[in-house]
Amino acid sequence: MTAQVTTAPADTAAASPEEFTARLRALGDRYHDRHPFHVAMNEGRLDRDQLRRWVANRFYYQSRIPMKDAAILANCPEPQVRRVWIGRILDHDGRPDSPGGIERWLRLGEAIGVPREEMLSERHVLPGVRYAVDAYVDFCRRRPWIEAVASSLTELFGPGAMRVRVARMEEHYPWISRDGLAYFRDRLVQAPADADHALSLVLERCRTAELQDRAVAALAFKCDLLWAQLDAIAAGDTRPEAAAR
Ligand SMILES: O=C(O)c1cc(C(=O)O)c2c(n1)C(=O)C(=O)c1cc(C(=O)O)[nH]c1-2
Repeated sequence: MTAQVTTAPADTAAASPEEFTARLRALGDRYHDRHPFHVAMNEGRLDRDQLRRWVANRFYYQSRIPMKDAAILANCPEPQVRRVWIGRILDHDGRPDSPGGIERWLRLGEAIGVPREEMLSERHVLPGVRYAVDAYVDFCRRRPWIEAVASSLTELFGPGAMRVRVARMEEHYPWISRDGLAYFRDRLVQAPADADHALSLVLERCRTAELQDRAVAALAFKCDLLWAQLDAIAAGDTRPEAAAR
């Protein structure tokens, strides 16, 4: 879990696209599907309170994704990149004829037993989750847009993890309605297309060793953030009752 990301000296040769892609993909070892909380989820070892805590806290992540994508748009001066990237915001916020990922996550929450008002109120959001997610939005606001694009490449690993999650949830938590799991079925279509686009941008724009190192560092940062988010969810609310209110 402690892979170091070092920056190449200025005269270091850039890696080939294949080598660079392999470096990015190697970070899959640090992806949050290996977190003990996700392992327990997939093995059917979580109780309803733990699942409710997960879904209410992950809603905070989902709710901030369009804001980080808007930050990427705001920092990107290229219309042809923005024209494609803007679709991500609509995938989450919805279109006139389709509800979008945020609404689908609210339905997943309801299927797991968290009323939508509770998710929208953010009152179950743990401090560690808020810090981790806000750090992602902040990173995408402050860093060059191509580094922010690289940080989205956890989506290279997402579909594999989601496919397992949906199958295990249907198996171990049959009380969650199939409709509730629609969120993941949609992401299984959207995420690979998003990851392909992001990867082609990163390969095309990061053509020096230094830029490639920065892209790898951005993806490592994102893996750590997803891990920290789950650490916080796994620990639950450690505050004395009065402080948690
Ligand atoms: O449930 C998951 O494991 C998971 C992981 C990730 C990810 O790898 O960041 C995303 C999502 N879900 C997701 O639903 C989603 O919309 C999403 C957008 C992004 C991103 O960084 O742009 N990651 C993810």
